[in-house]
Amino acid sequence: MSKKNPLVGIVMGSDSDWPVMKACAETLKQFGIAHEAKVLSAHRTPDAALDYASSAQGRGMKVLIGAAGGAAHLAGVLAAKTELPVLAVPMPSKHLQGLDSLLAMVQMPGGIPVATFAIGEAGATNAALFAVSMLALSDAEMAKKLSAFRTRQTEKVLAKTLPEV
Ligand SMILES: Nc1c(C(=O)O)ncn1[C@@H]1O[C@H](COP(=O)(O)O)[C@@H](O)[C@H]1O
Repeated sequence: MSKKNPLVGIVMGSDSDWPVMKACAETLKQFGIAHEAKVLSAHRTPDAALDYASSAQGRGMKVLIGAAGGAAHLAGVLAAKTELPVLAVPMPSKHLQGLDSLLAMVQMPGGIPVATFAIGEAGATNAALFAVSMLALSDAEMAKKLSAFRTRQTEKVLAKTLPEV
């Protein structure tokens, strides 16, 4: 059986980002969304990063998710070369705990937007859930899966109990 063409491309600046970005791929998998994950860097592999972004729409992709740490230019550079929505996930960094990544991603110049999420795993998961929401706009099955996920989440939280003091 041939693999479905990816609808979502997860691109990260280094394989050292994968332990965090795994949560993004796992969430997309949970919703049955065809996706691919790649290491590409605006700094270390600029030509390949630009080619990836400029060919993504032609390959049938709907959303790109860019993750990077430190001087986190990757998502912005992808956005410069595609009209697809680009979601940005700031990676926790060694010296500044990801604040550098967050600021590098969120302060895009007017005209080339990226949607920036929280630093780390929560951001990785939420970027995937946001991609699910976008796909659900034109996919009734996906919308049902998203509703079911929200219901399960609500039930889990409401079932929580705290220890007596
Ligand atoms: N910020 C970027 C870009 C980019 O923005 O294109 N490429 C790599 N990096 C980041 O450098 C950090 C350290 O990378 P290494 O662990 O490979 O030294 C990673 O978090 C990566 O995303």
